[in-house]
Amino acid sequence: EWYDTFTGNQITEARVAALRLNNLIPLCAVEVKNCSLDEPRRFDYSCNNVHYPSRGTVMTPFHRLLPPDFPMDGGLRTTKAGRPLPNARALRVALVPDGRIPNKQYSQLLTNFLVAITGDTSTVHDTGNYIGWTVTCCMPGGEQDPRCMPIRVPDDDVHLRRSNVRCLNLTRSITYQRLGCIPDTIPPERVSLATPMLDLSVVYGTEESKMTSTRERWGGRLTAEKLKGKDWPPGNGIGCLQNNLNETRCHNSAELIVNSLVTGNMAFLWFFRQHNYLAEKLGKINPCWDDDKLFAVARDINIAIFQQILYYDLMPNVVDYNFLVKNNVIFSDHEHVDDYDLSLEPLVSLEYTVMARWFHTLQEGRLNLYDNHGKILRTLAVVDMTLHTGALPLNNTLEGLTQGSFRQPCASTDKAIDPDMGERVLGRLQFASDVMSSDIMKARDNGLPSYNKYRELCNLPVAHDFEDFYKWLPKDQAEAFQMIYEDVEDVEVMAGLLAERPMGAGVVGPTHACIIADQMLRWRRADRFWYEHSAHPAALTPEQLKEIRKMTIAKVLCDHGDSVDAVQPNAFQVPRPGNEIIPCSEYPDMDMAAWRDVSCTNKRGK
Ligand code: HEM
Repeated sequence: EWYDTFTGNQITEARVAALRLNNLIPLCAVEVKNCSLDEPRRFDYSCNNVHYPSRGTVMTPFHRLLPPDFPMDGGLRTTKAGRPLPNARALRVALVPDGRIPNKQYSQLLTNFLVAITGDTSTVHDTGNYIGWTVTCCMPGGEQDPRCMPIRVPDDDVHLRRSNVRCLNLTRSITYQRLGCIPDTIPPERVSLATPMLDLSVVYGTEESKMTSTRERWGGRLTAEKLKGKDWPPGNGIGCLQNNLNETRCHNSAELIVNSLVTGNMAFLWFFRQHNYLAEKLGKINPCWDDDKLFAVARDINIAIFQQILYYDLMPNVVDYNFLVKNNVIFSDHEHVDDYDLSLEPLVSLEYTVMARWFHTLQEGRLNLYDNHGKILRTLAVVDMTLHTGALPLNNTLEGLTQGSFRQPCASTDKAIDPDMGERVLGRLQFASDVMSSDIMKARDNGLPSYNKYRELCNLPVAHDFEDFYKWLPKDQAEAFQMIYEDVEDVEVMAGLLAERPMGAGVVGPTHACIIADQMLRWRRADRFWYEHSAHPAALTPEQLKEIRKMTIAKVLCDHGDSVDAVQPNAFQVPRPGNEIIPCSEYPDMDMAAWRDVSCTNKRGK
């Protein structure tokens, strides 16, 4: 049976034949196998949610929390009066000027793991588009090209006025309409190439065939090479465009996205290694298990640890803990959480993905490399490390960056963006590039409605006039809105997020917290195989769940980080009194006996 990727409706053989003729499979249509509730795990993503068999596959649409706000002509959102919204670069510089202010509380690791979520649930093809394929957006005629939305740099730009840069490259998102899957009468809907659930698809791939290609085929392992005693994926991958001549390594893993941002690259390596570590331990206690069984269970445990760390270790630093508990996103006890909802589609909201770009304000541009005693050895620019995996194994770079990830603060939320992120985020790949101006533009490109509309959705007070903003936003931000926008309904959601004060003990404000909590609920409730659910064939037993709950990012760093012998318990926060660096020997191991298969002992005994 064939289904339309965007609508999820079943389609006829004739339509399939027409799509096949135009090479539009699997972009527009997916073939769905019969799934059963007895399916023990999620190798085939389309079996994640049997209720929506066509969704949850590689080519998944995003879902929207609010209907899109687009003009009829397919252009970008306009003001209430029908005029273009303010210039994105001018808006960015007014709201978030370039600046370097270290965060007092959070470490780089916080940003590394937020990137890891993005890598797992989103794709970078839209950026690849203007770097690699549609490179003419800043050339004459570019502005009129429907594939383009270049950002004009005002002549009085505070940073670029002395340069001759007057345009920053940017393309519009690739949509199902552009691919020819759905008619233009439906508002543009962006394509994603990632699996939507938190399933470590960066380690295991987005399709079963990719996963199969990464397996070593013995001991349940992923194919690995040993470097300085640690596992690495094969180093003959492609696309590490910023590698220098002597730097040849590029991960050849299931998804080449792992080579992109260095911060995500490190998180990928730790979970890649953890798979083989788990497979080996399982093999020792269950010698009768074959390669397939070892692989499947190691993968389940690895994903469970990833989900546990994101929900209970990372997110309470990002979103106020009390808010998360109050909204049943996380729980203060440690039982199974049985809230799988068959009627929820396993999808990521477009709002979550676009708003996750707000975290760019937290990104520190200078990565300090430390030794194990906390001495800074040297510094690298994060933007020069993108697609630059070859540098990691040389000159103790990975060791130094790993130490830096938990010792160095990330950037402060104090309304500034690191100059490298704001002026040359794509390193050598573009002459000038400003990630936050792109973030503002992409929210327009994806038709996100106004800040007010999202406040309403989140049951927060809405602004009836500009005076209202002074009640919830810092005075200078409310003033900036009044100067920049004509009407309160024109104020964009990205601008609102940039202006909001953090809520409670988290880093994000109330609107952002609401969008993240909504997505976290969907990630759990729409995922049949979620580690806390007890009603699927490969569910964790209470004893196994107890072991998973012991895991923290500190323990993962100790086990799989390069040269880590000590780390603070909350590694998402910088070391300080009450969160001192302690030896790795103080972190308990998971007791793998919880996975002992008595049938192996019986077989041996016979
Ligand atoms: C704080 C950690 C970070 C988070 C949470 C984050 C998150 C995101 C998200 C969610 C997107 C949009 C993905 C999509 O639409 O599918 C994005 C885009 C992007 N990010 Fe980040 N990112 C982070 C750090 C970085 C760093 C360190 C760099 C560069 C060194 C970077 C460069 C970019 C670029 C160039 C884009 C695409 C811009 C565009 O073409 O529109 N990000 N990021």
